[in-house]
Amino acid sequence: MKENELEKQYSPSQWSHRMSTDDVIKAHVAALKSGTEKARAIAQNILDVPYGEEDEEKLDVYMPISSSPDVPLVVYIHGGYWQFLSKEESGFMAVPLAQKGVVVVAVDYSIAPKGNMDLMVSQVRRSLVTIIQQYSHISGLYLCGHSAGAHLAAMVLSTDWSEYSVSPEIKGALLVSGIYNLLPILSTYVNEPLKMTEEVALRNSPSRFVSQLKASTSGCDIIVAVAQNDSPEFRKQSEDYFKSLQAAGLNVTFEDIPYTDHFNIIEQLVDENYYLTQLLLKMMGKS
Ligand SMILES: N[C@@H](CC(=O)c1ccccc1NC=O)C(=O)O
Repeated sequence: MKENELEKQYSPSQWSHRMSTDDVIKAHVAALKSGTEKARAIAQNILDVPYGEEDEEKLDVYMPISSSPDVPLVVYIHGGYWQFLSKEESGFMAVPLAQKGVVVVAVDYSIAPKGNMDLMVSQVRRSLVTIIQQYSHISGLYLCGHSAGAHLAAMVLSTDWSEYSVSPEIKGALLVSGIYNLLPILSTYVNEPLKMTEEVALRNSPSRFVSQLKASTSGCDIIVAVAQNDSPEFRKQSEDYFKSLQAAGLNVTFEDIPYTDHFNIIEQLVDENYYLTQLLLKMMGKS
């Protein structure tokens, strides 16, 4: 593919059918931010819980409003090309989930240029260790990630936990519009702040760790979701990853979400009636 075509394929904002490039990003940040503010107003929350020493090694916990003996916990890993957004815009899915008796944890990590790919992957892995140590009474641990966050979630699923003090049992994962092979972005603008070498991209590509994922999380339900109006290259990333998980015999489904683009495919998780919210609730036995 020509250089400029590849740049376009990896520019999600150029593929929205709803708004201009600038407007769709502005609207995205505004939607995530207002959803997070709403979640903070309705759910009891514990903000800035540290999981490490770095400033960004913190997470926000949104507690359920309704109490029940069966309390699943979902960890949300935000997107933004490993260089935008933070946990301050990442609590929105607690709006419907807190009502349904689910704990939502929004994880922060050190985005580029401060952080690099190896650090971000290590951070999200360590955040899970802290979460299961502090919330050992939960009924099930689930992961959800969007875009770059779906990449990080897939890297968490592919962790060799023998190098850690505990081994989290992840029951399910919702991977939304992710990137699972980092090689194609090496030559694009996305890599400017990341400064990945080929070696770094290889060791952080979930597409190369499917057998590790199978060894670590064989019983996990995985949903690979992609937007109808994601770019062809983004759609191919999800299709290829889904196919290799399926070929490895994993419990995986593919969801092509109609009438969505790279941004509103995740924004709508603020709504209880949205298809992906319902799928996530069903996965957690809460629908
Ligand atoms: N250059 C990217 C920017 C981008 O992906 C983005 C920017 C701000 C917040 C989130 C983003 N992406 C996905 O979560 C684009 O074309 O959309």
